[in-house]
Amino acid sequence: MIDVTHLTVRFGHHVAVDDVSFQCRPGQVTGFLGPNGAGKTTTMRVMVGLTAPTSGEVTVDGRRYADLPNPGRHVGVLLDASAQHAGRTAREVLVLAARTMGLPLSRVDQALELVGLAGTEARRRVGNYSLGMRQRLGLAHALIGDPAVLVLDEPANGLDPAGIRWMRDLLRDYAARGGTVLLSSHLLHEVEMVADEIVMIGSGRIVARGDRGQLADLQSGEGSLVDSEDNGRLAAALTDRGLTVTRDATVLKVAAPALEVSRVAQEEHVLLTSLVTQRDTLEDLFLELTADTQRDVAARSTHPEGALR
Ligand SMILES: Nc1ncnc2c1ncn2[C@@H]1O[C@H](COP(=O)(O)OP(=O)(O)OP(=O)(O)O)[C@@H](O)[C@H]1O
Repeated sequence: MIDVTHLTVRFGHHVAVDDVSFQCRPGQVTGFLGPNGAGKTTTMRVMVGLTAPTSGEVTVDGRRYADLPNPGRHVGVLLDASAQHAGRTAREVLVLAARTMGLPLSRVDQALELVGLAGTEARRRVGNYSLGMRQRLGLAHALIGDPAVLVLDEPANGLDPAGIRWMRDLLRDYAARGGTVLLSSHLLHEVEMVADEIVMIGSGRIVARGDRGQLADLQSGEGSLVDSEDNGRLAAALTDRGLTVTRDATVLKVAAPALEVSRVAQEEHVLLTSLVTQRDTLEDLFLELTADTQRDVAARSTHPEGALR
């Protein structure tokens, strides 16, 4: 179990993590989702004792990381896959880890096998590895001590689609056997596919959290896509009734349920040619909740359309 309690991290005047609290439970994969610069890595660095909190704390199974005896046996960490010494082979990296943790060398081969780096791959220098291979090695390094908790920062970066699926299955299996997994990503899809719980962070603050069902309840609602024999008249009638209408290609997008749209069309004697319910996706919610922290929104307002061309 990971407990993050009122965690705040300031760098000078910049608040990177602002009063963040959440838990990661055993048997679950918790997805830590946020746009670039949201504070995910900083939070994870505090978890493993690499960054000091300004206030608040993080504990793993009730203890701070620094107070864990032989922490690699409790918490497997993958923060930066490229941080390994480029001149060492994968095998050497894992042998060193095994020696440091007091593990039998048989664990090295098991870990290499587990991440698909056994055989000649394991004898190549890490400097010649692709990013995906480094991520695999990072995962082997995190898993070698057979920890009950995994803290993984963007572990899918650089993996090919088959590798992403492999990692997803590995993490699901690990959680199913009672492990606790915290996995960060800036990609909603990646988190959605694997996480039981999602913690969304933007500008250092938690903006939403819950399982998929709970997040679905937060989604702001239902809209409709409608097409008719006279979209101009229908749009005017809908707007007159206070509904928000936008044109989406040839159809109208209305912020109201289909039944309401259909009633207005009937009152106006406009024949509908199609009417489809459109629910907000989790992605809409994510973008909405982190809108003021999305760099692309900021970039668009600084550089109005066309200014960059
Ligand atoms: N050592 C540091 N000194 C100053 N500012 C820092 C430091 N580390 C992180 N920051 C700032 O804190 C904020 C959060 O950064 P962090 O790396 O935690 O974000 P992130 O959510 O992991 O982003 P990404 O998805 O881009 O990795 C950013 O504005 C970053 O520039």
